[in-house]
Amino acid sequence: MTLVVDAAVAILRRQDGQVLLAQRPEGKPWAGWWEFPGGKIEAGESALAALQRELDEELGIRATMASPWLLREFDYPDRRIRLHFFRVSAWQGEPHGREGQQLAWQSPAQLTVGPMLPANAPILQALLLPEVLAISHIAEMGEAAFFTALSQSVTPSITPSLGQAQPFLLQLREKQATPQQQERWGLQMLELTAGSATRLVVNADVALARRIGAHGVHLPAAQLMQCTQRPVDLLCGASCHSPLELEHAARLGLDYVTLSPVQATRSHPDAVPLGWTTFAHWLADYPLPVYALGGMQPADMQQAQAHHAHGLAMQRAWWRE
Ligand SMILES: Nc1nc2c([nH]c(=O)n2[C@@H]2O[C@H](COP(=O)(O)OP(=O)(O)OP(=O)(O)O)[C@@H](O)[C@H]2O)c(=O)[nH]1
Ligand SMILES: [Mg+2]
Repeated sequence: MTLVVDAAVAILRRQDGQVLLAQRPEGKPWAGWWEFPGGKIEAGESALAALQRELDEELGIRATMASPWLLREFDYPDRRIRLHFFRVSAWQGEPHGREGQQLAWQSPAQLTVGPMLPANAPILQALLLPEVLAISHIAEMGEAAFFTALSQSVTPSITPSLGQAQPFLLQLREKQATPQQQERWGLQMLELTAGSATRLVVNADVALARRIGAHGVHLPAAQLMQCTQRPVDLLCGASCHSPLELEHAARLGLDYVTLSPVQATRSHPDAVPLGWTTFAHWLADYPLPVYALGGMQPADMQQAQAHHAHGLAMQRAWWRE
């Protein structure tokens, strides 16, 4: 039987977006390789308690804000390792290498230290995903109002509830529009967001995404379930509403999913809301970043992240900001 080891791992993130990496010290397996701080969960210990203990032992800090994020499994030659990742956004004390290890604050987009432990590559990708997925709302707002709102969103200062201005992932989703309209709007979105960190994903239409040079595609649930291989040249996300869909998305190795509806929403009045308890329960061991969707407001961010969400997907509430 394979040896299974559980570890609690911390993504310490500063206001400027940099995350803390540590170099594994001499004498440990994989010495010299870089990792996120953390360590093995002891028998009878919760993942969060292990996280707090390891942060004290390795860095001499105490996390004051930690939310469960992803669970990634990885097979090393001698063991299967289950990494319980937490995002830590506030702590007491100044991190210092208490075990003689080197530390480095790094931008996930551009590491200057390495190599990273092999299990961590998908984590860096996930860290690059913005915390907001904004869904287009042209059908209801009208073209002019929507593009005005979009151009305001890509400039700073429009997201006060999230602290500093943040990039977001933008989804072109206009089910009633003709292909020509969608193409025109998609191009307009790319033009307006060029030069910002905003990335565009196109709902359902992989060919359109490639034709206009969008960054990715977002698969509706039915399309997700038909899909046997993800596109590798595009960012790829999907809509999920059940454990079965979540599992399929994980098997395909998608970049993210949405899980909905968390709460009652005007766009899907008949759907039964999941509520935060079921939401968190379904995501307890989930490996992909998940956006909470359905009746979400920017002010729900903390609540969502406390329940395993990567961030929030919003339509109406985002453009009203
Ligand atoms: N801390 C940490 N461990 C990781 C990462 N990625 C990854 O595969 N691992 C693996 O997860 C396990 C974590 O255990 P660790 O070596 O940190 O254990 P520890 O702090 O309890 O120290 P110990 O070696 O004294 O028991 C190791 O097998 C390590 O290779 C990561 O980013 N951070
Ligand atoms: Mg450790």
